[in-house]
Amino acid sequence: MRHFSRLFSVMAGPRPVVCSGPSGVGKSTLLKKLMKEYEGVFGFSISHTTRKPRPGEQNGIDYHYVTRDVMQAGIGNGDFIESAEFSGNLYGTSKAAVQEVQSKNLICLLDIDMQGVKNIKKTDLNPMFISIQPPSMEILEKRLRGRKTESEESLQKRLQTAKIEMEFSKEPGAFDVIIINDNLDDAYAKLKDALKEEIDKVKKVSS
Ligand SMILES: Nc1nc2c(ncn2[C@@H]2O[C@H](COP(=O)(O)OP(=O)(O)O)[C@@H](O)[C@H]2O)c(=O)[nH]1
Ligand SMILES: Nc1ncnc2c1ncn2[C@@H]1O[C@H](COP(=O)(O)OP(=O)(O)O)[C@@H](O)[C@H]1O
Repeated sequence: MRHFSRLFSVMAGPRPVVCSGPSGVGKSTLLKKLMKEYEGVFGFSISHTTRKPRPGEQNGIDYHYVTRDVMQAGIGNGDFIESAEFSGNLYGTSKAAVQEVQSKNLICLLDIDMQGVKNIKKTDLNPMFISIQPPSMEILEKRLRGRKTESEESLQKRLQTAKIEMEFSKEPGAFDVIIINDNLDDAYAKLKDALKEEIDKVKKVSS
């Protein structure tokens, strides 16, 4: 059975890519750049969350914004591949979110936290795991403050979690690739390099 489901996930399309790293490190910035440059190659797995949308974020594009009741019912129904509580809110990847991307033969990009990484490893999704890390805690804090999206309480919570996430990324085998997002252009070049083979494969199939 396991063999068949792995075969199915291979047949379902190109290998997905999980991007993880502390809040404020620049995951969204890097992934948005990638999707803009490679339209028709990547598709974003739109997670569900109980957190409120930030100014500029759109329902159904950045996240599916739902209540805790709705999210818990979905989890209970088995609609999610993984879900986790992060900084006081629920987040989760629905099966439908990944299927939507894979059905178009796109490389599915997942932006998930450390708990999500651990749980996805228990599934047969078999993605490439990329960790995005900040040059230092000081710079991470500066970026999070600069984004102006968090209250002081939320910011402190995220920084606490960041320390744990940064320790996890050092565990051998936790990630396939670790990219330090110091200079944005350099980090982006490294990300593209890590994904080059997969990008070429998708381009070949669609050309
Ligand atoms: N496990 C899991 N984590 C998620 C999911 N979607 C987003 N996250 C993570 O939740 C954390 C908070 O995300 P968000 O509230 O958008 O804040 P940001 O990371 O500061 O932009 C980040 O670490 C995301 O990677 C998901 O579906 N599952
Ligand atoms: N290499 C970088 N240098 C300076 N600022 C950056 C860099 N990468 C991202 N940022 C900024 O840091 C903030 C956090 O980035 P964001 O993409 O929202 O992080 P995440 O999605 O990991 O929480 C944003 O204001 C973004 O513009």
